[in-house]
Order: sequence, then structure tokens, then C-alpha cells
Amino acid sequence: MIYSLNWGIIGAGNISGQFVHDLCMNNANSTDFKHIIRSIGSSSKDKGEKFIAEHSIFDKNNFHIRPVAETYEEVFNNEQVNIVYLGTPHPFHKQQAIQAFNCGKHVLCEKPATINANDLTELIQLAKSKNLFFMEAVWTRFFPSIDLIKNYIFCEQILGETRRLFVDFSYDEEIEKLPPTSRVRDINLGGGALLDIGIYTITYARILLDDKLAPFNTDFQIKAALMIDKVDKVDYLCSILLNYETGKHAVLTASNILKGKEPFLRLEGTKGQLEIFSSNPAAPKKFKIIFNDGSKPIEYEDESSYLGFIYEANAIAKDIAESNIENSLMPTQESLLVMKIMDEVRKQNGLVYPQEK
Ligand SMILES: NC(=O)C1=CN([C@@H]2O[C@H](COP(=O)(O)OP(=O)(O)OC[C@H]3O[C@@H](n4cnc5c(N)ncnc54)[C@H](OP(=O)(O)O)[C@@H]3O)[C@@H](O)[C@H]2O)C=CC1
Ligand SMILES: O=C1OC[C@@H](O)[C@H](O)[C@H]1O
Repeated sequence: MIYSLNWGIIGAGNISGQFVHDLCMNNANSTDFKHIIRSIGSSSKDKGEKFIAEHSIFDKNNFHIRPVAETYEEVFNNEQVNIVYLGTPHPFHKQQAIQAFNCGKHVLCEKPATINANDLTELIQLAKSKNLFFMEAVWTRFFPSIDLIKNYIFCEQILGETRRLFVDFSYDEEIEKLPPTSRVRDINLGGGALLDIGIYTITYARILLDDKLAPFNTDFQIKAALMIDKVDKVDYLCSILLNYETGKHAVLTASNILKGKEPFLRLEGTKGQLEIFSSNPAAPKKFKIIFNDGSKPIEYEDESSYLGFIYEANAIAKDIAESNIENSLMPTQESLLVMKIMDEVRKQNGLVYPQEK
């Protein structure tokens, strides 16, 4: 069976370029999935045309179809598009998703889906009321490595009882060299660590310490500290402790002003430990499992040339072909749970975005 989607891309920037890279590579490889890029929506048509040229979206890699460069509005109304990818900064996602749903389009929305749980609840209800697919683009969950790891931990239980998880997503973005209007710095664009990279540390805790997705998740308490920058008023250091009722701990840190180390993740169990390696902790491409009894370690590396966005894109293509409006690995209630954790982290530290005042 061939699974086919017709994409409209909103925002001709950084992440849209990476997402499109994987779709084009898939198309050139003639797989069972057809990810046809129909339209590039951007703030100017020139910018859209440049994006199409830069990513060479017109050849075999898009079934010889040249996408049109359109305004956002035109993408939402484009009859050839059936799913919209939102690749703009966080605070714009809500309005853009509403517009897409109102035009009858399915939506894959970059993380974080919204800036708070109230906004996300509205989107979830709207998508459901219109019977349209909606997913937050937490691509991490779709890597083959994650499937293998979950099997080792929850089915084979090779780490014994898992007790403690450390995850750090840090990299020095040289903040002082970025303009204050950069999405990493600007509070109006949801800047800081928590929403941008802290979200992944929470995601790993959700994946590795609990095999039940929301709303059936195991309960936990949250304690958190944010270092709010005096000038930019956003969090450049974010530390979260999740204390599960089962006694497990997750120690989660993220920062835009410190260089992270590898492995960026360590899960400790009674029989051994799991380590995950990647220069980009959002993309778990390599792991190692070490055993306390000296047995041969298990090592895995994903050597595909995809960046990793193709895994979520293919999963969605299957979902839509099967008329699912949610994905089973990243259901909307799980996105909502993670968003509620981030709301609580901010509440404990007095971080409010201008859109919320
Ligand atoms: N999954 C992942 O690994 C990653 C996810 N992300 C997520 O993707 C989203 C976008 O990030 P990224 O691509 O790095 O961002 P960019 O700064 O590259 O912006 C993307 C696009 O958003 C629009 N945009 C940017 N700033 C503004 C503004 N001030 N006002 C209106 N529109 C604006 C522009 O669209 P136009 O082209 O139309 O002008 C721009 O091209 C974020 O929510 C981020 O969290 C980001 C990086 C990695
Ligand atoms: O989602 C993301 O993952 C990778 C990071 O480099 C990026 O800043 C972030 O937006």
C-alpha cells in the first residue's frame, strides 16, 4: 500500500527546512510513502520561492511537482493541501492551527504545540469537533531507537527495576550574539529553555519512567527551578525534578547558555543502565546498555541519512490513511500532560508570557 499526504508548509525558516529535507529524501528514495509538498507558506512569496529553490523541491524528490509559494492564508485554503505543518515560533501555533482546522486541514504542529495548557485544550477540542488529525511534532518519540529501548525496558525488563533518570538538554547558543528579537531570546516568542528544549527532557521522562500514556499515566510531583535572565526575562537555566508515586526520580535539566555533554541521558536500573548519545538530544540516534554483572553491553546506532523527521511523517501518513485523528505514540492528551508540567514549572517560578497577561 502507498500512503500519500499533500503537505502545506507554514513558515519558510529553520525547522521547516529540516522537515522538508526528510520528506524530499524519502520521495527520492521511492518508499511506500508519498509526501508531496504542495505549497510553501511564508511572509513573502519571494521568501517562499527562495525556500523552494534552496531545498530543490521540484525534482524527483517531489514527484516532479513544483510547490507554489503562497501566503499562509492561501495555504490554508489550498485545495491540493490536506495537511499543514506549522513551523513557526510557539506563540503563533494556536492561531495558525485554528485557521487550518477551520479550513478543513489536518495539522502537524511543531513543539511546543502552544504556550500553555488552556490554549492546547482549545485546539484539541476544535480538532476533535472537526474530525481532523492533530499532533504535536514531538519527533523524538518516533525514532526506531525509542521503540527498541521501550521494548528492552518495559517488555524484556533488562535493566531490572528502573529507579532514576538524568536528562540534560543544554547547548551554548551564545545568546549575546543573537538579536533580542531571536525566538530563543524574545519573551514575546516564548523564548528561553523550558518550552524549546526542556520539553524534550520531560518527554524522555514520560517515555522511560512510565509505560502508560496520559490520561492513564502514573502520578508524580513536580519541583522546579528556573533562572530567569535579568535582561531578556526568559529562563536560560531550567531544572525539574519529577518524583513519581512509584518512588522513581527524573532529574531534568536544560539550558541555552551551557554546553551539554554526552551521553545526555542516563537511566539507572537495578541491573544496569541505559545511556543515550546525540549532538542533538531531540534526535536519539545512538544508545548503549551496560549491565552490572559484566554481560556484553548492547549498542545501537541509527545510521540512516534522514535527520529523523521522516519517522513521525510516515506514522502520520498511516494514521490519516486509517482515518485516525490522533497518533497512538503522541496522543493529544500526552501533549496536554507535558504542557501542564511546563505550566506548573513556570507557576513555581513566576514566568508568565506577555500573551497570558
Ligand atoms: N523539532 C525540532 O527539532 C525543532 C523544532 N523547532 C520548533 O519550530 C518552531 C520554529 O522554530 P525555527 O524554525 O527555529 O524558527 P525560525 O526563527 O526559523 O522561524 C520560522 C518561521 O517563523 C516565522 N517567524 C519567525 N519569527 C517571526 C516573528 N517574529 N513574527 C512572525 N513570524 C515569525 C517566519 O516565517 P516566514 O518564513 O513566513 O517569514 C520564519 O521563517 C518553534 O516552535 C520551535 O520550537 C525548532 C527547531 C527544531
Ligand atoms: O526543538 C528543538 O530541538 C533542537 C534544538 O536545537 C532546537 O533549538 C529546538 O527548537
